[in-house]
Amino acid sequence: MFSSTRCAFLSNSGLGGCSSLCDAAQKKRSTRLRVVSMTPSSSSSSRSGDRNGSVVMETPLKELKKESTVADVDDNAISAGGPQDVYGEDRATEDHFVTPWSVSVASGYTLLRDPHFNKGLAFTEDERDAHYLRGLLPPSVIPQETQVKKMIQHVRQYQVPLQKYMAMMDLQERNERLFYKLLIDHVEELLPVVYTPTVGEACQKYGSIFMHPQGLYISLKEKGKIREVLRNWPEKNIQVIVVTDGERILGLGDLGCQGMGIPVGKLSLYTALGGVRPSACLPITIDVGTNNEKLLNDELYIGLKQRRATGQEYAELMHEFMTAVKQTYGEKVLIQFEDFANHNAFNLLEKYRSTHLVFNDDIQGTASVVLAGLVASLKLVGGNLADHRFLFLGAGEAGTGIAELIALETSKQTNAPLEEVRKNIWLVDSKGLIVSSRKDSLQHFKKPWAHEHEPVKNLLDAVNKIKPTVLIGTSGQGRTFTKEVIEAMASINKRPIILSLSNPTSQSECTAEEAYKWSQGRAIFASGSPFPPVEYEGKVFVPGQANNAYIFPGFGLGLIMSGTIRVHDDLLLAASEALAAQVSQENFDKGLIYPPFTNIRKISAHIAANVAAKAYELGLATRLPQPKDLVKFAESCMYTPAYRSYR
Ligand SMILES: O=C([O-])CC(=O)C(=O)O
Ligand SMILES: [Mg+2]
Repeated sequence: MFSSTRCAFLSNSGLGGCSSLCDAAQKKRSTRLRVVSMTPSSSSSSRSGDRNGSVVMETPLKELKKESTVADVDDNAISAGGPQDVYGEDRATEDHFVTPWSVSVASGYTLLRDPHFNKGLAFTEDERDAHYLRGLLPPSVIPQETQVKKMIQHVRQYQVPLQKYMAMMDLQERNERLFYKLLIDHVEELLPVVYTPTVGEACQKYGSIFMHPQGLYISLKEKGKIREVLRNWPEKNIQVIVVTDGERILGLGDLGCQGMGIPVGKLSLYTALGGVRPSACLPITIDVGTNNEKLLNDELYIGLKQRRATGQEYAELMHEFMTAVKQTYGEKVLIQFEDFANHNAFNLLEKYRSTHLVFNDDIQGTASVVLAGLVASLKLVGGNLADHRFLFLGAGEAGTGIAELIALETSKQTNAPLEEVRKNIWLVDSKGLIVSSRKDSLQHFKKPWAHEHEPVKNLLDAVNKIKPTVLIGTSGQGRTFTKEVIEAMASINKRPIILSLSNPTSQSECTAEEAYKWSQGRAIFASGSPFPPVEYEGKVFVPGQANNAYIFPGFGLGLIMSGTIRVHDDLLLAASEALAAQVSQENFDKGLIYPPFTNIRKISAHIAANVAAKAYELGLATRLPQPKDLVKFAESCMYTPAYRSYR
């Protein structure tokens, strides 16, 4: 066995203002970062492999003597003082860091093909000399800003959203920093491309557009070997995992293994909107089969061609996964459950919330973002939460999750028992209004909402009977807020609040235009997927986007930067409060109950700070001492995609 060490020479920090606490952490980290094991690593199992598209090199020893090099250390050094240091401090055993293959330096041709380090034409003259790039690039040196201009034109030339999506994925695979710079600089324009709604279509067609494998696939074939699979992932300091089993992708149903687009998309938002460094993010799809007949009969389907495993077989695989994650990455890695079907989503959250740092975005993230919008909307409609009556269409993860968080906040505000305040919240499912006479046949998560009332068969009747001030769609069923339903809301309320949350756009309960038109311009409207502004009777209405993308990136950052070990409901309330506080008078004047995404990094820093502050207050945060200014600290932790200089 032999090894050698190389240094990463990075001069562009792009970050400043770290506290002394960070400096200490930085010193500790930099020692570790300077070491890059060359080859072979711990055992005879050393091999060549594919590392995010670039072949791991078997570098000859004499090559290693060269002084200048770009080593495989990602962003760690530049964001020293950030969350990764928190993570690095409490690693349980060094065993976590043994990789089964050799890690090598990148230079020349390989450097251009490594998305983590590639800068394309932005490599300077000196860098071209030092890193064997002469002749491999045309002579022009073009700065990152100009590359961004070129790329946005490139993406704009495509008319079809899926083509824009593919152009963005292609860029991510080629030049990661340019991808994030582009996404951050044009966030409003590109969010619908890399995320809802286009990501839904991408998942549906994943088999045919699939070019580079992204993320980690864990199928039933890997049962008993999940720790080994995790070790195959090239990055070791993982801080956030987004995992799906693909059974309920957005409102599109069971897309099996092709659901991978969702963890990939969510994690690119963790980086772009929340500043978590890309190498700390791990997208995972658990493949236990699919019940989607179309996919089972599709020769291009990329997943296991069998029907879904359920019961004990499913539970055992998930348990092995949850255990392996904790063993491999320690207990402060955040596991975000995404787009599981109702039956598994609630059970998994319940089972692991006291042993792991877990968060279900569809239940908790959506709840937090909607609560923020409702709190903000009170400025427009007046009253407190307790003065309002809520009616939901859809009683799954999102519906019951939102309902519970509204009840929790109302109960805190009024000191009334939870059971009492729940009575102001009503849910309609596919069988009609949820009422006490249906209690015996209801799934457990619906039971708290079975209030005393005569049976009501449909939404329109429920609106007329319950007379809600707020109507929330979480049904996954498009166009279910009909003209009659919205007109009924408008006849009951001066300013009806209508939230059409199902994704993607095709599943939205109504469009923005319908909401404004059918309420004669009086609705306060927001939707899960974005809608363009609407002109109605000479006035322009700008709909808000009530999407969990406002919450999870900042929420996750807050947990990571404070070393929080469990998610408590009060942390979700803290996130809502911070988001609602970011809505400005100017936004309200336009009828908006969410701030625009253009300021999302600032918003995320405030959410992270409020979440961390609450975690410290509850004794859940382990990073001590608590930083004095948590907003500044959050900002200092954020990844910036500016190119680094290589010496
Ligand atoms: O992905 C989104 O846009 C929101 C979400 O979590 C879902 O609809 O499942
Ligand atoms: Mg989701």
